[in-house]
Amino acid sequence: MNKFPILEIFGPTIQGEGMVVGRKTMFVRTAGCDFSCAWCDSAFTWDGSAKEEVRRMTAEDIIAELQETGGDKYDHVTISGGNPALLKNLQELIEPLHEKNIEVALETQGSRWQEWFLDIDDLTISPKPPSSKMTTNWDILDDIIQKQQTNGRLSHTSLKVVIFNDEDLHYAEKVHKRYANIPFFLQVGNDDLEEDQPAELATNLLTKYEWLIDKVMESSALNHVRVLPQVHALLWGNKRGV
Ligand SMILES: C[S@@+](CC[C@H](N)C(=O)[O-])C[C@H]1O[C@@H](n2cnc3c(N)ncnc32)[C@H](O)[C@@H]1O
Ligand SMILES: Nc1nc2[nH]cc(C(=O)O)c2c(=O)[nH]1
Ligand code: SF4
Ligand SMILES: [Mg+2]
Repeated sequence: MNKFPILEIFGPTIQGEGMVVGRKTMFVRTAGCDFSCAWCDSAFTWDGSAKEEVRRMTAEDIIAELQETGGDKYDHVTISGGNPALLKNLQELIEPLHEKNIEVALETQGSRWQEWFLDIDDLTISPKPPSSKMTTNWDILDDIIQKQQTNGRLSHTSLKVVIFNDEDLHYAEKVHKRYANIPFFLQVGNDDLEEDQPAELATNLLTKYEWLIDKVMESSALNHVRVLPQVHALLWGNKRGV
């Protein structure tokens, strides 16, 4: 059995972002990322600060811990990271979850594709705008979308771009135009990752949400879109494991 590097297993909570926002779900967070976004809210998955917390777990270990933590109070698991798409063989986790009638979602940035993407019920691809300081490999992104389409998986796929500024909005317009048939989400960027008072953060994020809504309302290139905050950040701030 393969072992996967795992940093967190938590829930049930709500999916705070994107295509299934509000959905009751468990989270499995993998360690390691091929990116290093300037504003990553989960930098502990790749910057070494939590490396002693990483556990190497088989799919069986992960499912046992989901069971211990969530009992029978969930039927949806979200795999995030880090970049879980770095891991080959995640079908070893997805298949037994499906056998238990548990749906599986994935959060990834669109820098890698794996065959097991075709088994994901809610696939969120989140290409990174200029403020992240990362560059988008359009050939790889095209290929991922193409594979999802060819295999009839577009109804299980969405795009989500985090927005911090006007340049990011321009990038979002470009992404939406390129993949016009994929459900498209714009997400408020959290630039206040050190704030430990949830109420302070919420006030700040709501101001940014209103700014983002105003901008999107003005853009004729962003009509068939949804604009969302990170609901979990509004409620619980920058806390881990929620
Ligand atoms: C931590 S990432 C992990 C999955 C994958 N590496 C990715 O980026 O899609 C999960 C989601 O959080 C978003 N995110 C990360 N930092 C953020 C921030 N400061 N504000 C808003 N969203 C953020 C990412 O864009 C991504 O959509
Ligand atoms: N509640 C909650 N919703 C989330 N949606 C995406 C998350 C992530 O870190 O990938 C996340 C998270 O960490 N918590
Ligand atoms: S791709 Fe995701 S996990 Fe990796 S650095 Fe960027 S936001 Fe963080
Ligand atoms: Mg998060």
